[in-house]
Amino acid sequence: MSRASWPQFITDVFDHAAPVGASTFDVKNPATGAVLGTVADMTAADARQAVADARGAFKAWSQETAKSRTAAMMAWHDLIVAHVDELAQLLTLEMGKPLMEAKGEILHGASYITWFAEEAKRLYGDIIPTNAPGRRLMVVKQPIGVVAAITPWNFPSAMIMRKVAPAIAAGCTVVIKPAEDTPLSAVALVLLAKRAGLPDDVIKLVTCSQPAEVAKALTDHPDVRKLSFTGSTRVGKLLMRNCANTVKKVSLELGGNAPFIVFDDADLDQAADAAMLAKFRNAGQTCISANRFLVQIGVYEAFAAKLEARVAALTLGDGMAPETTVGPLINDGAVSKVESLVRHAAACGAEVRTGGYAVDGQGTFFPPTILTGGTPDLTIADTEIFGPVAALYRFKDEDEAVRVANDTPYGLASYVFTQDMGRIWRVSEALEYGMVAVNEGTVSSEAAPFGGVKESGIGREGSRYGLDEFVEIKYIGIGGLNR
Ligand SMILES: O=CCCCC(=O)O
Repeated sequence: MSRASWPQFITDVFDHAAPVGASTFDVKNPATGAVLGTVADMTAADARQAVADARGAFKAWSQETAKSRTAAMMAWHDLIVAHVDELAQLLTLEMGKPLMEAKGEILHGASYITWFAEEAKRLYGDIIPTNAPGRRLMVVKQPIGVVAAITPWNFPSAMIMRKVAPAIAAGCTVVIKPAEDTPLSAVALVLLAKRAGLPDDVIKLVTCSQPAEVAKALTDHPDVRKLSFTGSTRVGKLLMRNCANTVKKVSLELGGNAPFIVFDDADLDQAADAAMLAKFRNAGQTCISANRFLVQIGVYEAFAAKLEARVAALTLGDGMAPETTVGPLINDGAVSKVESLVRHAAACGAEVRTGGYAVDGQGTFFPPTILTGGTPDLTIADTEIFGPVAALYRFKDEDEAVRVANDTPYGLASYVFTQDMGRIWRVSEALEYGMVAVNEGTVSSEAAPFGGVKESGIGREGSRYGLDEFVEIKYIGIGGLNR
């Protein structure tokens, strides 16, 4: 799409992204390497100013009635849905995923806004049965204050909505720092919030090319009372350490190493269809992507063949092309990392059934790949691949599957395929993961608590549990009522 033919809304986003006189940095299209446009390159000082502005807006916003916050959020939601096509184009242009997936991401993100707009009205407290005569014990839930939302490039739109919606529903104000690869989706969402009539400074945006400096300013700031971060475990640990200085509440959605376990009694077509979603959605660049396919010996070859047939039907290409089902990876570094994992696995004896090596030429393309014959001690089995590579491993029995699946410091999503109800319960309960998908290929929904255990994170997003992340519980005890 040439710049001249962009819809008016996309032109508006570019105008807002780089105000006249601002220092800027370039945003590139990973499918072509071309510069899409420029965005304001904000600094630590800008981040501190954004926090001050959000702090200034907090009192009025937190004192709005839930009904009025709900109405403002619904107006934002409706504008997002009205602009879904342009938002999806922008997302695909800056991030690379196929247009249909981008559209799905926008609508998925918007579902968190309606969910939390509705939940805002149900942020109930409690009356606790008294423990002494003449005394009453009450609990109220209060918004925590200014929230820093640090969001990733792989879901540049949905992760903003998933964090901002519960925060503002609870009465918090938010400073967003989007990933430097994908700031345009953030600019677009904040522009729509303004057009929807959300009060100034309730949502602030700090786009920047130096994420460490800005993230430090946000996590150092005493007026930021909560950090909500989605990204790598390495960065999550750094941010958590920094938050310790001012004892902030943190929600961390970090890395994963999802096992995808296929038992002998599974419906193999169902498992193979789900595998396509769990592995190849977003070119495998998802924290819940299946990372290790553990397949029981008796169905190993049959499952591999079904997967191979489905992979053969995928089309790698520019996400803007209607036939594309797998887009580019985010940048050159991602391609090198994925390729070196595959080369190492092949050198250790794994068979590359299809794909395997980076595509020469323009863009950052890596083909859908299947590896068989590997063992769980390979580097690729304990590294989050973040690319379209399905590595299959054999197991003998249920105990072995659970042991291998849990043999990782991560614990985000896991997938289990079996028809046996007893096994569904046993394995689901034994897996050390925050989420278990049984006989399906995704876990993400506004109605369900998304999050991990172990080094995959702390806290939950979505569902009624997601709202609790943005409130403080205050206990009020009233005594002397019998005098
Ligand atoms: O990569 C992690 C972001 C969450 C993606 C999802 O909700 O499916």
